[in-house]
Amino acid sequence: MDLKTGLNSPVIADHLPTLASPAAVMTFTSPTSFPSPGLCLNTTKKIPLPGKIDEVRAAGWLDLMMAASPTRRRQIKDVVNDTQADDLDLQYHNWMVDYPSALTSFEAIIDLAGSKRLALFLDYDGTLSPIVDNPENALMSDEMRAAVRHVASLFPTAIISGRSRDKVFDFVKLNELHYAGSHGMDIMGPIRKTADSNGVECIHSTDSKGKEVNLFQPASEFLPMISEVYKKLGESVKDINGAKMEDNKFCVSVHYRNVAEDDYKKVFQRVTAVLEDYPCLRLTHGRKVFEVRPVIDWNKGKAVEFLLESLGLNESEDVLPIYVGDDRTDEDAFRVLKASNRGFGILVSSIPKESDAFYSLRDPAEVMEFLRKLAAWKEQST
Ligand SMILES: O=P(O)(O)OC[C@H]1O[C@H](O[C@H]2O[C@H](CO)[C@@H](O)[C@H](O)[C@H]2O)[C@H](O)[C@@H](O)[C@@H]1O
Repeated sequence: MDLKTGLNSPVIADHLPTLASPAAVMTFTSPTSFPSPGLCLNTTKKIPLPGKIDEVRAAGWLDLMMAASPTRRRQIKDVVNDTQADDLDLQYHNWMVDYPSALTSFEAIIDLAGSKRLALFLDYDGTLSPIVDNPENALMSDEMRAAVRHVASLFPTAIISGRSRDKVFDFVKLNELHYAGSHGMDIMGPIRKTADSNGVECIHSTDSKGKEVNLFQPASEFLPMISEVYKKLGESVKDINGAKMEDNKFCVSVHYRNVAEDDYKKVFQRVTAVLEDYPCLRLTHGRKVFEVRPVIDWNKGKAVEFLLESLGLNESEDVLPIYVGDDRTDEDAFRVLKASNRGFGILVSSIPKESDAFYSLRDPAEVMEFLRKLAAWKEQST
């Protein structure tokens, strides 16, 4: 069933997802099928050289760079007049017909949940913390931490971030959750026999509390290459004012949020020039950030499937997974839930965006309200 078919009102319960059997959900790829870095180095696939860059393709990237992560609604209002602001409001409200607010649709969501067990998957930046200029300052508020702790005490909850797992844990500081860093390429989850017997290689380890856990790192072979490319990229953009590197362990971020627009093209050219020598790595684009990562068949969607399996929630039709995220990489997770017709995504956005999510929330403040409502509903219904 197309979840959007016929949807014309933010609050009509008839248009909620119909959930199918979860049997087909668990299809994550074993790491044994991933290309090894050595194999990739022998391929002939090349990213165009700077100077020889296909102008159309470069222009496409530049458009993306300009459009990425428009500033928050309040800031938009600072630079447009009242009529334009009204137009933006109208566009947003029209868009919400297709992506109803998870707050105004809350009753419909809990009707759908019924007696099912909820499983929550949360992105970090732009979802649990507001987007800020300096990535080091993307702190989570104490109120948000309390809301996340509360839901995590009631539902299995995981954070799936593009950041390194350690860094996202440093921000969140909650032991009650499961963490997947580097866009799902670094997962710390509970020990599950089935995960091992499915041929997925996990390392047994202990968490900061000494509890036994499984570490799943499908891109571990790429670590030397990632650290090499991190240094090269750092060298290549060091003279560009405002460009900032971030080491996310199995991926690298090149931030351009604080770069002058006139220099965007330079950032793009420098990054693609370095990547020309690394056909095993691919470039994706987030909110004013380039993300460089291994070409392996793994993403946040696969991480959701993996965690559902690890948490023992995959075999049950009685589970409703909800994924909340704001960025392009979260779309992989939205798509997995949509395709399995099992749960749904909630897109966090204050501007209209095409998405595979089913619902929307405007910003992290609304995410917090949603989490609080979920916790209150669960407590009062048990
Ligand atoms: O999957 P996520 O947890 O959303 O991580 C994606 C990227 O998030 C961070 O960058 C974004 O947030 C920064 C802080 O608000 C902001 O300065 C930056 O412009 C955004 O792109 C993180 O710093 C990146 O490494 C992640 O790839």
